[in-house]
Amino acid sequence: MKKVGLYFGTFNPIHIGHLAIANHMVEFSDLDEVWFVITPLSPFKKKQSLLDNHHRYQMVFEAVQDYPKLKPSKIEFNLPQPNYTVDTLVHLNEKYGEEYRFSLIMGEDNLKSFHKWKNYEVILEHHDIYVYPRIYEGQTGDVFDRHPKIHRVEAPIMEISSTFIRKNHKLGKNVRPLLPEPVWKYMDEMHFYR
Ligand SMILES: Nc1ncnc2c1ncn2[C@@H]1O[C@H](COP(=O)(O)OP(=O)(O)OP(=O)(O)O)[C@@H](O)[C@H]1O
Ligand SMILES: O=C(O)c1ccc[n+]([C@@H]2O[C@H](COP(=O)([O-])O)[C@@H](O)[C@H]2O)c1
Repeated sequence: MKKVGLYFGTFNPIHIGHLAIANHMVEFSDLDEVWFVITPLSPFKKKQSLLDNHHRYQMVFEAVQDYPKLKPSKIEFNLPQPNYTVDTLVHLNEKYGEEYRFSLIMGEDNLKSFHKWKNYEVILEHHDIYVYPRIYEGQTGDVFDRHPKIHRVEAPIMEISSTFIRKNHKLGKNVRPLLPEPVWKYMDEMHFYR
């Protein structure tokens, strides 16, 4: 059975930090593939300046086209919003459970608030979590530090954010090196975040 790491996010837009993490996971852990799950609406986020699902999907699609082990996923597009990860995992298991074993990929910062996710205990009961380092305030709880289902992967730290890209692109700053080239082209041609 293939091991798939699910990388959930709004990807508004996908940037080189996301791509470097996903690629690192697939090259340096036992995961066979990483799927970018484009979330229509994250439970903890506002819809403000959020591009349409299909545009965010298209940018992920273009970013990973030369990376055979990285795939975009629209699985959440037809699920109720906001999108709770536990519900998406049930859906994925029903659809692909015979073929793939699903794990989650998340940064240390997200692990810190993981206990606030809907039914996080259920997620941990059925899935492994691959955690990469991130700069953040505070500490993760001890429970998660030694949890047998939580695996740490020493991926590089890339402190770039989509918010920074959107904001500075709007101000006319050059943010091109922070985006995979086809994403930059698409974003520029479509006049996104202006
Ligand atoms: N530079 C980065 N390095 C590692 N992980 C990141 C980085 N930027 C975002 N992430 C993580 O990747 C996942 C997907 O990112 P998402 O698009 O939802 O957030 P974001 O880049 O922080 O966007 P925004 O700035 O719009 O809130 C999230 O779990 C987020 O914490
Ligand atoms: O299921 C939940 O309760 C839940 C709460 C917060 C975040 N998530 C997932 O984690 C992803 C990244 O979260 P965020 O807030 O860093 O964008 C988001 O796109 C969701 O898929 C999921």
